[in-house]
Amino acid sequence: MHPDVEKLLFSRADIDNKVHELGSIISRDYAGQDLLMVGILKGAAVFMADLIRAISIDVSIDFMALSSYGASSKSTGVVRILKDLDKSIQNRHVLIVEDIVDTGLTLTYLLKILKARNPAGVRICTMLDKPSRRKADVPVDYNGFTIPDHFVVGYGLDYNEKYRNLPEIYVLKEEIYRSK
Ligand SMILES: O=P(O)(O)OC[C@H]1O[C@H](OP(=O)(O)OP(=O)(O)O)[C@H](O)[C@@H]1O
Ligand SMILES: Nc1nc2[nH]cnc2c(=O)[nH]1
Repeated sequence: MHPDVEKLLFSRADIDNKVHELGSIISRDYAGQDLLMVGILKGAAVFMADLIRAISIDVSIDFMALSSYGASSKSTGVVRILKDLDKSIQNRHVLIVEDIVDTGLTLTYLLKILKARNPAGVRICTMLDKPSRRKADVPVDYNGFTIPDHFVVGYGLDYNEKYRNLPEIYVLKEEIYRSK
């Protein structure tokens, strides 16, 4: 285990099983539809790469990169689009892919932006859901695991851009993020 982590939360096998379960459900739900999966950089990149390979129907992919906007953004959830979608989503079925939903502010804002572009529908798929810290009620359609209020890293999730490469999901030692 990495010396900065407290404990293992989800192993490779836990993650693989869950990704395949989600992939089957999504493939069934979107059968016969024009599905566009949108990964939110950078955290969701690893989950996205696994999830699309667990999807058995035709699917297109794109990515967005968002950045918190100014000092007040932590409470308002206002985000700036650093990288937008390549094409119009009008009349398409959009599935947003996230690594974690925490306060829900980021997704609430993003949902508003994407719905204004007149897609056929927008749903949310997240690997992790941390409902205890929710500030905005965001509709999570597909969830991998619900977790308690711990700071987790690995499988794409970072702390100060570190630990994204860890293949499993861990709780970070408190002393690591308290010391900064
Ligand atoms: O529900 P919220 O409280 O809004 O938090 C969730 C957001 O925070 C994380 O992204 P982050 O801004 O850390 O960027 P990253 O994906 O590049 O690590 C995560 O990927 C979500 O996008
Ligand atoms: N890496 C990481 N990012 C988050 N953003 C919101 N909660 C978390 C978390 O537990 N870990």
